[in-house]
Amino acid sequence: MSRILIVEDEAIIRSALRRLLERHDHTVSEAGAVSEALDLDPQRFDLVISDLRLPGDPGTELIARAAPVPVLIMTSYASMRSAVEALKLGAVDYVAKPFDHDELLETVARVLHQQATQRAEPPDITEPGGQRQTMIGNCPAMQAVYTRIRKTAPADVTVLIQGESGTGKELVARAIHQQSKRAAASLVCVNCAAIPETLIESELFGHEKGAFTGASAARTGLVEAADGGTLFLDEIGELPLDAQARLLRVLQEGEIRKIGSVETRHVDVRLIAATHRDLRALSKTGEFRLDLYYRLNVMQIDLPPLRDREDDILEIADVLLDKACRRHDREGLRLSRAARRVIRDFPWPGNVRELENALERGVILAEGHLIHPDDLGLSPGPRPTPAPRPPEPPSRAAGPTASGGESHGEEEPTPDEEDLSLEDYFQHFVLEHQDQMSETELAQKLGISRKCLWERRQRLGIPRKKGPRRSAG
Ligand SMILES: Nc1ncnc2c1ncn2[C@@H]1O[C@H](COP(=O)(O)OP(=O)(O)OP(=O)(O)O)[C@@H](O)[C@H]1O
Repeated sequence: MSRILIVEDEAIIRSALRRLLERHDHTVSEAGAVSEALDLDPQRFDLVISDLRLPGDPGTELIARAAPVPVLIMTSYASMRSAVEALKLGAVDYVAKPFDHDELLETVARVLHQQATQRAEPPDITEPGGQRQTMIGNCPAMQAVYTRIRKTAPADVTVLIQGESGTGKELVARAIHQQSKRAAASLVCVNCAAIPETLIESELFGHEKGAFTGASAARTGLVEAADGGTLFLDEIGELPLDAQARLLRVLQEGEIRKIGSVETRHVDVRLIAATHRDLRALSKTGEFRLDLYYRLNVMQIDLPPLRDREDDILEIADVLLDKACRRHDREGLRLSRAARRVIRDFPWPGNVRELENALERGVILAEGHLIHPDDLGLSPGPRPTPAPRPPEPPSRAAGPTASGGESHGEEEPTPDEEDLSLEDYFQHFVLEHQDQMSETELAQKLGISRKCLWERRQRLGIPRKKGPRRSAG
């Protein structure tokens, strides 16, 4: 038996709902407005069912006031817009009025069950190679993510995923696509930071033959390739302004125009965008279009950094270790107690991806049945910046970023310190030349890919400065 608070200004609907719920053994209280509901202390209940439109404040006002008690919103305006708005504000779900009794009871039972077990199931995801994987972790923030995925996937709206590098943004995009009506069509994933800025427009939107030097044949863009399916644009904050304008047109009009073409073509694409940057802040400095930000941010999913998922870290480590052991035919390897401590306390700036890499190193380097801290090859915490040293040849900077990690002695230079000096060199080189060179030129000089340059910039906290960009076409 659960305690349910109904907030509805129409007395007939309120009493009908009361009778329905009481017949199913719930204890019901009633209120005709948000202010009356607050007088009854909504946090005493197991569930609040509230109409959206009420005299005075709207029902969504109760979401924060009742938390952690879930609020189920009723709306006679069964438009996706008001339902999506309510979900965005944190409503647990919505029901459209007039509601079907069975459907309402089913929703109430599901919400109450979910609340009682406090566990949202992590989604299963099929990787491009066909392997299946489940998102790992059950901390409250990840449970909120799983719930958001489940609710957002069928709604066919644009989604903005926010989170640091390596937190699982692509995994979430895949889960949404695979739980959506578009699951049978393609999911096209593009990392906007990994494509040279001079090419990004033609990659995304395609071009006609002769549209610019080197366009020897017409080409279909990735947006068109996703027609009927989903387009995942990772690191959308890196998209040049010209490309942002074209993307806005796709979202507003459902139309695409190739570079060098006067004709437009209709496309039906669901967009999922991801970023580790604050797009609203970027829009204040003119680096990101505010109108595009609003178009993208219909639903937002925030992924927590691994360091804030203390309860999850060791669980994730165990599952990833298991996988790495199988990949390297070293089943039975375990983490030593000290290694578990290091893993739990490390700040993981590269998040799950960095943990995955550290465990892989551990599996490869471990001598016996136990993986020790040194096998993980983790750099010690932040150190004071070493004195400037003569630059080394650029090709060295292309070397591995993670060390084999033999020992962390204080006196002897360690492989970590060797890496740090490469990173010093990298940082020095980038800061000195970034105003004169494009990202492509910088990457070429350093002997690394543009994606790798971008990743290192994020890791070292020297993101690319935005300036006027050249555009293709
Ligand atoms: N919750 C999770 N459970 C299992 N694996 C995860 C989880 N989160 C991330 N990973 C793994 O971590 C790696 C990085 O994930 P993903 O590429 O989705 O991150 P991202 O946020 O998109 O990173 P980037 O912004 O750098 O592209 C992948 O190998 C992914 O499988």
